[in-house]
Amino acid sequence: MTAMSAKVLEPTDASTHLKQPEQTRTSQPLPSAASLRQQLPLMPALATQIQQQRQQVRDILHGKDDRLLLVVGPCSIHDEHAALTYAERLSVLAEAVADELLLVMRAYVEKPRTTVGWKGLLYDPERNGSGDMAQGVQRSRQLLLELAAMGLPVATEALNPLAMHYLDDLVSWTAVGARTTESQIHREMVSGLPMPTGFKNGTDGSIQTAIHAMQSAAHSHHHLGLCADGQPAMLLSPGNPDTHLVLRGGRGITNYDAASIEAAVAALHAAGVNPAVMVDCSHDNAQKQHERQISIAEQVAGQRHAGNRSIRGLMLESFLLPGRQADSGELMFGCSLTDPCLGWDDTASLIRRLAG
Ligand SMILES: O=C[C@H](O)[C@H](O)COP(=O)(O)O
Ligand SMILES: C=C(OP(=O)(O)O)C(=O)O
Repeated sequence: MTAMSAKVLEPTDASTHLKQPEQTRTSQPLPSAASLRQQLPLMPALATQIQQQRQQVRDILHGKDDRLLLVVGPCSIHDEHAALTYAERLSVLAEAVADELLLVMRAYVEKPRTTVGWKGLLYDPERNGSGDMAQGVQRSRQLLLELAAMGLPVATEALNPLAMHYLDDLVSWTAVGARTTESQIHREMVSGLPMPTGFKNGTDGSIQTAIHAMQSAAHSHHHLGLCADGQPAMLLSPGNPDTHLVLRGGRGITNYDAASIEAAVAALHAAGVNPAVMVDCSHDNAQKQHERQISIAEQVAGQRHAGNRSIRGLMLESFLLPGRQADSGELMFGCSLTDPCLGWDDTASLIRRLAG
């Protein structure tokens, strides 16, 4: 031990440290998943619809349905009215292109942050730092129910396993994000989720991280969790056979070009997991320039037409208005507060071209 590090352990320094006022964590009980589901129930007809939509997603991912899966919608939801307005437009378009594309709406109520920032409707619905999560889980579930009632399959990011207890009956496809793909807790969660799930490559661009996640999530796991009534429980998951890779770029390097996708597909084959790939046209692939999503989507669709049928899906970040806005003053209706999005007109014409 050096003289300098020994000094840190001297009693006077330690007692000084102990004199600092201690910060205590506070807690506020939330409704259990069971009670929220009772308050906002999923009716049997909608449950059947969601099961059918999940099956359509599975069929695409396993090559039994030749359509392209398109996960499209806002980076984050901050205003239910804007989300529902977007959904009305998307559901009309979804019907028009249904022979070629299966549209699933991004309705992300949880946002992973690189450091700190607004974490989404579920965590802070009023965006004032109050973190009113009782309201957040209620509004999130209400919104996903309304979207399902419009006939749209819904996508979200499964960020906090506890949050998924409130929502997972309403979701047709989910993502584990680049910041959490390596987490054992998320892999355990996915092994028990009832819907197909995409694992993003890591923020460093590593696809191996996502492949390991697929292998882990395919297995059954004993893990810590909660019963629907909120009681801590040992859960036993069945394993999820419906996972796939999402290529989103990493560390400023893109991975949607033909060589990157071929390398990813070869790695999936080598690992013995489903060689289905979705390309996220946003995030590090678009390098925060939302318009780039258009040419990326067109280029990847071109690779598919040229014969790469392992490309089964695309993801677009899109809202009513293009770009993003700061969360201050009067907000523009339908403009992202997080990552920049394509506007509706560009989104609709891109989707029609992809279907053409
Ligand atoms: O998808 C949205 C963002 O890319 C992700 O939440 C990280 O955002 P941040 O880097 O602004 O925190
Ligand atoms: C946060 C997201 O993506 P990623 O995990 O790829 O950064 C997202 O899709 O909203």
